[in-house]
Amino acid sequence: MKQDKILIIDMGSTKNTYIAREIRDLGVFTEIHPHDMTREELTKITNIKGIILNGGEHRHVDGADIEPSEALLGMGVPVLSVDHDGMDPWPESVEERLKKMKEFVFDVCKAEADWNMENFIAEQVSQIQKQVGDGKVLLALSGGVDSSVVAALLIKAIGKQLTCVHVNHGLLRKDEPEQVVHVFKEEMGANLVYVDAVDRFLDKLAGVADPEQKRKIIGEEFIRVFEDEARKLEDVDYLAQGTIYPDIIESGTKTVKSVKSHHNVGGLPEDLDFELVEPLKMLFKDEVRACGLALGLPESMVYRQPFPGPGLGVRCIGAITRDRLEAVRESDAILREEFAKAGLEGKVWQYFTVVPDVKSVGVKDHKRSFEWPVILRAVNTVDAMTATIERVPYDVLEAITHRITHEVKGVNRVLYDLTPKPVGTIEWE
Ligand SMILES: Nc1ncnc2c1ncn2[C@@H]1O[C@H](COP(=O)(O)OP(=O)(O)OP(=O)(O)O)[C@@H](O)[C@H]1O
Repeated sequence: MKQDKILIIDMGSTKNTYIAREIRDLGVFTEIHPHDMTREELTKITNIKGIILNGGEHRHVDGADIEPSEALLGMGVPVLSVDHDGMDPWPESVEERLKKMKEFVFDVCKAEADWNMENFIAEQVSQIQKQVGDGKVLLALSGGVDSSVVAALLIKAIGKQLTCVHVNHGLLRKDEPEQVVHVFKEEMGANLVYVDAVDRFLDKLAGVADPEQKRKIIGEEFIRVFEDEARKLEDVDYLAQGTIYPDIIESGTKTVKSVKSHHNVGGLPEDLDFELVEPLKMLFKDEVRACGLALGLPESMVYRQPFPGPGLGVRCIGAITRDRLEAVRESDAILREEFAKAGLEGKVWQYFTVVPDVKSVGVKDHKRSFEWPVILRAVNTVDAMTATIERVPYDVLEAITHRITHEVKGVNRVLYDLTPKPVGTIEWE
């Protein structure tokens, strides 16, 4: 399919992704590239309809003045030069900016508004089929947004040629492994290998209190489990990954070329040398979600809040024990249920519970109790660099406290963490 494109050339701006998003919202596909693109790189991109030179103040990158490459200027397509604070200032008001952009994209470049999810999915299905042929593809499916959308897309494209491996390491949220099995195996008919690795992980983690060490063990053990499963399957040539556009671009520097240093399932031994299939690598996160919905994934999966790689393991502070981990999982489920009831789901960016390894005295069933506290955390952020605290209504906090202290084993106290980032980080470990 012919897909018209506008190239955004990073001339030291911090607003590359911003402009890219705005143009994609007009229905025209955009890609962000560095200022020194070569002729060879340009010939690989088809249907370039126009170029936006997106400059920052004085067009500096890493302390040096920069100019767009001759290859870019010699393309013979319309060029729009914008500076956010400099010579050709970009209009401050959204309406003016959109008007200017629309004129350039549609009147000057004559680009067609053919960027939508339906076309994207059709295009990717055909590209995946072309890349893979009748080969076999392996995917580590966490149940998170990115790998779930990759799975759905690959199932549509190649069906049973895809094998998904879902690892239950015991650190997932309540009902998550069941949802993955239900959606992908039962509803979508996928080839899904469900690995119960709970004992393997929790045994390795027993007695380990240092947060860095915990993360390391979880990461390494995941690779080993995945490797074991990969070796059991025969003739797998391809590894699918949920790489998305923000993983690839780094706005504001000349390094837009650099691909993220870690492969999602990096650390696999060299003899397991797969060719990568990365169908989402040109999508922004909200486009990934739209793609997931268009492919029929449930909203609860597509809009799920961010969840750390090491899962609940970093919310069970210090050395993980099975009973305290259950207290994290059960209290987290209650918090999510009550937030959904109060209309806070989808409004608050991230919310979860933490159970530290301390106990305090309480009274339960007319008897002295000596049990853990559950700490609630609910934060909002735009970029995860800073975060503010959600002002959760008191009656919601009280309802959550009542349920957690009555329903979760081993807990006699509930606290609300009021610390913004900075000074605190979002997660506790
Ligand atoms: N429990 C798991 N089972 C199978 N694969 C997993 C599991 N946890 C992580 N992965 C794989 O590792 C990748 C990176 O995990 P990470 O936790 O960093 O999530 P992510 O980059 O947000 O992606 P996703 O949205 O798919 O979870 C996932 O995309 C998935 O392929």
